[in-house]
Amino acid sequence: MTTIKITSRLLDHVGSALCGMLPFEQPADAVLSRVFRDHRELGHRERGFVADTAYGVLRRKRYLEKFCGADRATPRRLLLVALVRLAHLNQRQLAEALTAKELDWVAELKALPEPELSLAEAADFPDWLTEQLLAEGRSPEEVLQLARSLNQPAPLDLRVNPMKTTREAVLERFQAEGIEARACPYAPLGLRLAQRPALAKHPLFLDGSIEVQDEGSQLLGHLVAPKRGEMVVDFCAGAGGKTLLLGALMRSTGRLYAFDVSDRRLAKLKPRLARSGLSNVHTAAIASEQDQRIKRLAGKIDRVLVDAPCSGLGTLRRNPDLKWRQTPESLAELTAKQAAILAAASRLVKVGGRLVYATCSLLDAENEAIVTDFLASHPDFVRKSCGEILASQGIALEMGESLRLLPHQHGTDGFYAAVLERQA
Ligand SMILES: C[S@@+](CC[C@H](N)C(=O)[O-])C[C@H]1O[C@@H](n2cnc3c(N)ncnc32)[C@H](O)[C@@H]1O
Repeated sequence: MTTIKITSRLLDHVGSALCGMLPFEQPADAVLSRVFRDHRELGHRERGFVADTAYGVLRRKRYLEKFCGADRATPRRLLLVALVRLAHLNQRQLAEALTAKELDWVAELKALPEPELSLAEAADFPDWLTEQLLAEGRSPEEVLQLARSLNQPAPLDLRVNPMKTTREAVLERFQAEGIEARACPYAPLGLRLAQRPALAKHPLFLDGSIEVQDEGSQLLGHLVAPKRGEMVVDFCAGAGGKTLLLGALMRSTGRLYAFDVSDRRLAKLKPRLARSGLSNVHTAAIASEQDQRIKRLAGKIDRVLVDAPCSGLGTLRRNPDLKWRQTPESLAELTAKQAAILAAASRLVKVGGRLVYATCSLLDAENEAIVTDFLASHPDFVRKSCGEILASQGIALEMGESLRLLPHQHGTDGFYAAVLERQA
């Protein structure tokens, strides 16, 4: 955590963020946006502290609960434990922010030994998720390694828009402005920043030269690898992170359909498209994967990306609340949806065309199992090697048939992708 002066007002803001987040009824980032909207007086560093501290509690909730006592894990108590046991703040640093009684508890907390933890508690995962990962063949050590990497904050990755500028030009400009950045190790258009500067009003952001996008997400676009003049479908386009990359790789030629069932998400793509300089994108809200519009395009599309709705467990560095919001029931619903969307999207692909199935999940149930089942019932599709497709674009990433990105190995969010080609 930061060296910012801890005041009671600042802790109250973290407390109200946690009160909104901990029932897990709404996404944590939506709660945080509301707190910031209601308190426009908060500066960039203060916002950073509130966000980091509240997310820190979500990341390590099970560990922190161990210090609170049964049924006494209130947002305020979890926060205090986090300040003492995770941020290692002492009574003097907290003196102005806490009551006398709380300061006494701080002294007690400091003195407590490390608690005994089960595997799920040490991983700070719910029990069902730990069991699922073990059942899918991961060892307890792997589960812990995965958990540790997912329980860290993510760096800020950007993607340069090749329609507007080059990575070198952006790096040079950032250097001149004192923004520390370097090229991402794999993604040819990616930049990784050392800090989290406020970029929303930066001229390069406003003129569409840069977008925020995790390096892993960028690599999925390079698996689709659309060419100039092609017909391409981004089946689950959402707010269009990948649409923008695909459109740029097509140099704004051909036709790129951005479908989604969520009007609200597609609406977020509109201003991004306006900034991007792309004119080949056609957005359409579809009623479901069986929409009539999709049927009309059957067999006509060169490349289809299915960036499927998923548990999002690969993005826990950015969305730590997801591990507490998902359940075995929501997983079962998602896998049924994923299979249905992949089957429907596959009908669009023309002979010789490419279908990319991707998720930001770490669970085999949402990844390999979906692809294996699909291939069993669609003998006209064959797998293509992700490693080879990336290598052919000069992206040196040791990968086999499927793409499996993991934070502790690749420094990206967790992603999975399989590339399928229609043979007949
Ligand atoms: C992983 S997100 C997509 C993120 C997006 N591709 C990006 O890069 O920003 C999955 C999307 O699938 C959409 N979705 C859910 N069910 C769908 C369906 N039946 N057909 C198409 N899209 C669907 C969700 O609304 C959500 O926006």
